[in-house]
Amino acid sequence: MSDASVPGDARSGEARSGEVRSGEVRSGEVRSGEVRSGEVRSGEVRSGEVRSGEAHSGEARSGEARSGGAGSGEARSVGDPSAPAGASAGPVVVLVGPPGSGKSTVAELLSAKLGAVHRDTDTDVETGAGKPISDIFVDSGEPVFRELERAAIVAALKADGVVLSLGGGAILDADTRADLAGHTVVFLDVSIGEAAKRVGLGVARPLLLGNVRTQLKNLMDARRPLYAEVAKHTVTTDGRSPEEIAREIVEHLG
Ligand SMILES: Nc1ncnc2c1ncn2[C@@H]1O[C@H](COP(=O)(O)OP(=O)(O)OP(=O)(O)O)[C@@H](O)[C@H]1O
Ligand SMILES: O=C(O)C1=C[C@@H](O)[C@@H](O)[C@H](O)C1
Ligand SMILES: [Mg+2]
Repeated sequence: MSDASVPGDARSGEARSGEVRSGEVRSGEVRSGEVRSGEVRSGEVRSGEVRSGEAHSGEARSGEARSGGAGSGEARSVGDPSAPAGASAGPVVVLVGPPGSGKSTVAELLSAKLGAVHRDTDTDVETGAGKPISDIFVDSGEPVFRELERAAIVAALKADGVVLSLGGGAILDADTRADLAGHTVVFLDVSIGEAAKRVGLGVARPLLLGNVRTQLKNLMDARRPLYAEVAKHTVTTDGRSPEEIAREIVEHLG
């Protein structure tokens, strides 16, 4: 698995994203890859519960378990029984798919069915940054968001026994795709028309701003092979309720 401190490269002055360079300050918040609000530094999830690359799998500390949030990685009643004692099996299942495919919604239902904690990397990033993803995009740009997302994924993949939903673009990162190879990944597939209906105007999803259908089409054309590459199972979601979808995933998990 990759070292979660990698995003710190952006502070070396090389600004790998090409957007944030050492010495530049953007909108008063970003200097050389850092979000300067005092809340989060690029590559670190600073909710005070789980820091980048430091998910304490299997450790339960009072008051830290929060559905969908950083720190919710404690083992629950599920996990890989064949794993050696003390070993982390990571998430029970990881959901990937385009925006509007229902990853977060289905993961929440699924976690209830499995008696597991639901963890969502978009939520972890927002908790760490102390602001919505749409604000991170506006204030700091997509490359900074992707670094925060990558760090959140590295941490979440170490969390034992959780049901993990990823952001729609998580699979764009080659290291993330490689890390997912060892996990049970389910691709929630959705048509463009159905996804467009579900996300509405997409105000909370910065990449869908403008013509939502066109953005979704471009995004799905580019990403479909990547979702398929990491997935062990593909589940169609059009015309099906989140409950039906969650049930099918339980069957896949055997
Ligand atoms: N199977 C479904 N049928 C109808 N509506 C659904 C279904 N699944 C989810 N929705 C609705 O679609 C919207 C988007 O769902 P959700 O936020 O779970 O998607 P997501 O895949 O997590 O998106 P993102 O990638 O942006 O995080 C929500 O309003 C949700 O209630
Ligand atoms: O599809 C995407 O690239 C995104 C989807 C959301 O889940 C968020 O992770 C963010 O808005 C980016
Ligand atoms: Mg989601």
